[in-house]
Amino acid sequence: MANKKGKGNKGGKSRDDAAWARTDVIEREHMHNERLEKYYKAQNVLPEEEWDQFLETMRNPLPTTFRVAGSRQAARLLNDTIKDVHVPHLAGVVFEGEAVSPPQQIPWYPEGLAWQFNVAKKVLRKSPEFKKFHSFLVFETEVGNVSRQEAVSMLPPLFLEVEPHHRVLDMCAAPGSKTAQLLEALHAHDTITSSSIPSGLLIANDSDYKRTHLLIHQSARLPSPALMVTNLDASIFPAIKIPSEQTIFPSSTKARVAAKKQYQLLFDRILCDVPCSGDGTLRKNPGIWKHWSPMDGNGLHSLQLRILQRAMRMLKKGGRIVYSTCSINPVENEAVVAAALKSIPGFELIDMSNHLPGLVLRPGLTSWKPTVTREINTDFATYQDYIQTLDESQRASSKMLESHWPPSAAEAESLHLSRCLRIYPHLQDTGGFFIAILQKKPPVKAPASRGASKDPSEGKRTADAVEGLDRSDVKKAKLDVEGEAGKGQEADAEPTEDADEELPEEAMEDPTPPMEVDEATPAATSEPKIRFKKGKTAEGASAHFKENPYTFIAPDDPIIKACIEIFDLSSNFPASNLLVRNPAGDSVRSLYMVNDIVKSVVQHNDYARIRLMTCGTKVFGKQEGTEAKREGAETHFRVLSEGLPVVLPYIGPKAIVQADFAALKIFMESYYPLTSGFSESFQSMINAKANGSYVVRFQPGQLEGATLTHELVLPIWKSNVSVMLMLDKRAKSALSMRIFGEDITTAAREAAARKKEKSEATPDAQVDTPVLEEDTAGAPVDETEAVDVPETA
Ligand SMILES: C[S@@+](CC[C@H](N)C(=O)[O-])C[C@H]1O[C@@H](n2cnc3c(N)ncnc32)[C@H](O)[C@@H]1O
Repeated sequence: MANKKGKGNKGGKSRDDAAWARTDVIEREHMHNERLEKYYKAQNVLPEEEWDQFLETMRNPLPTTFRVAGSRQAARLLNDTIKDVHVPHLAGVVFEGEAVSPPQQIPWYPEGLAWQFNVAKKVLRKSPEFKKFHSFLVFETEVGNVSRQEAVSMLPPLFLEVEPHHRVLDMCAAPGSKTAQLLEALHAHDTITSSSIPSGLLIANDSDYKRTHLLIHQSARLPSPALMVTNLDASIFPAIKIPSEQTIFPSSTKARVAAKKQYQLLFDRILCDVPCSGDGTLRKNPGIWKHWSPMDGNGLHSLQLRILQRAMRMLKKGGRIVYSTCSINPVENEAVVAAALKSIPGFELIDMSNHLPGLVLRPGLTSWKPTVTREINTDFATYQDYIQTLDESQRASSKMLESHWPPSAAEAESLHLSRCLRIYPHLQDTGGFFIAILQKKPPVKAPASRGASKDPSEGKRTADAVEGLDRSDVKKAKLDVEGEAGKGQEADAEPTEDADEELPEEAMEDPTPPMEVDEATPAATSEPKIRFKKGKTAEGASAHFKENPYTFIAPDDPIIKACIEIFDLSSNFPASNLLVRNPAGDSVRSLYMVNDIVKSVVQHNDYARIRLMTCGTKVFGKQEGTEAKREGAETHFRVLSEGLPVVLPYIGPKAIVQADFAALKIFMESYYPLTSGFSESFQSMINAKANGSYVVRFQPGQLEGATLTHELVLPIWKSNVSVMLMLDKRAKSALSMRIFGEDITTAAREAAARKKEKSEATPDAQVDTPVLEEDTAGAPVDETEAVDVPETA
């Protein structure tokens, strides 16, 4: 998040400054906090000899860090541009007599896709080389190719190792910088021009309604049919229902009854990047020096624990949870992990300390001393010692829980708490951070004989797992059917190792949030214990959810048929995975596409119960411009630029036009270029087509010193005498900057003219420059959506 301007920030600093370099809210000499120092000294977080360096680093501004985002192939290409064009250009820059270092790759980030640099804001504003690099980054950030993100915040998704088939839950996801990384991992098989449709799923959730919009905006940068965004309290995240994938007909002689049961979707990977006191972000948010209190961490501990426990209940066997905070307080970190592991068996911390070579880490703490007061009283060695000092009447209302205290040394050892990972600011010039990687123990390999297993059900589950999911699913469903007829088979209906969990009856009638969790029983049951707020019913609670529902439209719906016709879509186009956002499925403006698992979730879960904010990606939009009407094109849909990579593999030759690099330049330089301005071959191709939406494949080439290194595929709209690139103007500018090294678009020329006019009229006025904000960049504006078909030029 960008820093807020504080009182110390005496007038006149532009947002640009704030975005790129720390805007101090307090002077350096005030960067002290006795309580903080006393508390952390008592925790022994660091050896004595590192203490001063640690505090000193905390007072220094953070270097600027960013990550090249997007699908792997596209990211590599952009990264090469940074490495081979920008960095050499920035090497050797001298500003006011001092050498300025160019950006450097962060050593531990895979494929060198993350960068850091440390330059004063006036260098960014005044050095021509850095100014140009800055503009490049601003544009690329706006279109989602670059993510300005703290280095340590990039870590949790790397430890999750998400693969395209994984079912992933990001429990506390907003504003979404880590969600973007998880999405990229799901889309690891995308190519430069087309998106894969991963078989996996990512549910990105946040309990803060407003922040879910930031999340939606952020994740729109990598549109995905595998994404769902929900707005739920993670500590009581409801069971997501999915049907069994098999339909069993138990006997050919009996009536053919489908044995379809509901299962709870279990996840392969869960990120718990929980709300925390954030003292690891002191370098970015120096205001924390003034306000830090240990009671923040003490107060958050219980929520953090409940969120982690809920995640553990929703994880598949062999699955992985990353629990992370940007706090260095053990009460928010190791204490939470220890309590969670003690409360729910079958999990272990895994040692991934060597996962990212080059990353300097410290092991987790095995002991700590919670303070029971704001003024740091760490005298109580155990919870019992503390609670006995309180009157009986005060005990029940005490905010301190047993889990604030460390386990015994032997327990800490057996829980392997030292496998947690700690990052301190002075180790590699970053923020402070904490990560724990928990695994639900994988299925045990089948023993030679079942008799060897102590737990009778364990041997059975193992055998199922070894024989494979399909087989075990079939068996389970079959047993369910027999159970209905013959009873007494409950034990055999145990969920299999790898399968989703069959839902108990209560979960089928799952109540709807908002709900309160009974804190006294954090993990005793498989579902959190819930009670409704006074006077609220499940229906009442859902009624507060005002988003539109999603409705699938039949593959033979006239709109879908029209799209199939216009875009020459191949027979394997997943037409049954298209949906619209309204209850009746009519008055369609946009068609969204989801993958199979998202479709299944949407179809089997009430959208208000799971507070579904958005899902899938928009692929087609209705063209509603005046010219479209004049041309009788009101039934026309156009392919949207964000959805194009998803539908491109299905688009047939009838809807595709080939063009060269020179044509791209013409499209860039004008809003509505006349068809007659293009090469003869392009003219003859486009003139032979009816007015409407097409896709252009621009071939690589060279032109006046600029190079198009790879094929580029973009949507256009053909009118009577002109053609238009259907790209919003920021995306167009970013593309121009990347390919031509400057912004040659009409919008840029017009903006430059306006700026000149303004500065001539009021020579002393400060002119706004574009801003690169961290994580929460920009307001959600979909300009492509707003584009009307132009009047013919
Ligand atoms: C540390 S931030 C998450 C940052 C995010 N993972 C990212 O990388 O951009 C914690 C988030 O948790 C959310 N939050 C707080 N309480 C929550 C709860 N009970 N359930 C879900 N989200 C919660 C906050 O709104 C906040 O967005």
